[in-house]
Amino acid sequence: MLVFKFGGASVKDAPGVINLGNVISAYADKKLVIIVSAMGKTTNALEKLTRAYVNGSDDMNGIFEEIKAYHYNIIKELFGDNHPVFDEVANTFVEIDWMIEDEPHDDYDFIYDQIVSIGELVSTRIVNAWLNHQGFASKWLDVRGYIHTDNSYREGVVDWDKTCKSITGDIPSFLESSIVVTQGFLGGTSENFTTTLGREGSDYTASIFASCLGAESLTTWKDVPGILNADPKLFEDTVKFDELSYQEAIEMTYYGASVIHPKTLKPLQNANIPLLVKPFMHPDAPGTIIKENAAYTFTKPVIIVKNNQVLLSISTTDYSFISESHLSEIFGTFAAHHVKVNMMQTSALSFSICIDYSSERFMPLFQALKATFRVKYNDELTLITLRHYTANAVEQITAGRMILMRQTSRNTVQVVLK
Ligand SMILES: Nc1ncnc2c1ncn2[C@@H]1O[C@H](COP(=O)(O)OP(=O)(O)O)[C@@H](O)[C@H]1O
Ligand SMILES: N[C@@H](CC(=O)OP(=O)(O)O)C(=O)O
Repeated sequence: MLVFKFGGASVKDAPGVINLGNVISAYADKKLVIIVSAMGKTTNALEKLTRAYVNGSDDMNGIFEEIKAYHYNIIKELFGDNHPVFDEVANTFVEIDWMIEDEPHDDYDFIYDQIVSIGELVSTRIVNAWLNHQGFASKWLDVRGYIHTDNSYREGVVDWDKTCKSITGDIPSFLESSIVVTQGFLGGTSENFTTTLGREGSDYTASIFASCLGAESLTTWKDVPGILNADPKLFEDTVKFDELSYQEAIEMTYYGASVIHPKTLKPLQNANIPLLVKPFMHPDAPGTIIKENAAYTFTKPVIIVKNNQVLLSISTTDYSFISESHLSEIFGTFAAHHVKVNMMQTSALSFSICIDYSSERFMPLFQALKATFRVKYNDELTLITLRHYTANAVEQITAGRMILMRQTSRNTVQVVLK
């Protein structure tokens, strides 16, 4: 039994969906669970729609119409006119119509999940219909009845016992007669509300399914040849890793290598299930295999770039030392605002923390900290992490830029740059 994950880039248009069908046709003798993300940049568009709805913006209907037209055009290109999937997708979009007719609920994260989740619900309808149209027996599954989470909207915490029980209860029998197609990124609460697992969380969904089902392997089909030493969109002359250990890959994703969601690897490592990262345009290429005891010599440093960073400098109002109780209060405030710390450093009189900028989360966090502390910040910064670094590589990457914070350990250098 294999689990495949197809991300937004792989199904961004009709040729992408056709290619997905071609990729899986080589695995006709296998039992397959296929996890699919929203098409192309739909999640970003749905985020924009959510903001427009909550802010009462005039462009709300225009944004929604564009999202619908994008999907209807793909359906038309795949199936022509009058295929039943058109109604399935239209009925799914109606859930947004109902929501935006009413005044916004006061929990932004709740609204976000109910709207943004529609991206995966419609993409999987289209992919499932295409696979059936191509003669595969394919079953569409609503993942919200299988991935059970608490009600932490936008970062649902998975109840693993309940989730594995649901998955192992139903899926093996479905796989006897069909491929299973379901949504990445989504979960459901015990009150049947929709949650999401955090941006780019479809890799994590695939890992949950693979782990609960004891899959032979999980393959994530990407628009890159495999895992490279750096993002090829930012660096030339990248090298591909043929193999990586779970540990190295976990470190890379922890520091922000966006090619794999950070929560993906641990469940796979625990169950000793290899993760293959392969190019969806060249399905026969070997890609990268992540497994225990992988052999690789790092001839070039691994470079991880995180843009849009904010560096906060926090000090006490009376300029006394930063004590443990101050730190406890600071971390409590970060946790309450669901903001993750990327890098931090203490000195006698101030505490510096580097975080991702988020338009919804930053200002409320800043105001909450300001209630007790003196707080300054610098934004539009870049956090660069080099693993297996050389002095030369650090010099090259920081040349001509101001270093606002730096940390060095035996294997890793991190710098916050302006
Ligand atoms: N070290 C890396 N190796 C390969 N790709 C990387 C790396 N770091 C960042 N990326 C980026 O990750 C992207 C693929 O991940 P992602 O967009 O999440 O895929 P998908 O949404 O299709 O699952 C690539 O297009 C590439 O720009
Ligand atoms: N569609 C969601 C979940 C996801 O994982 O997408 P992708 O696989 O395209 O990164 C997002 O964009 O966050």
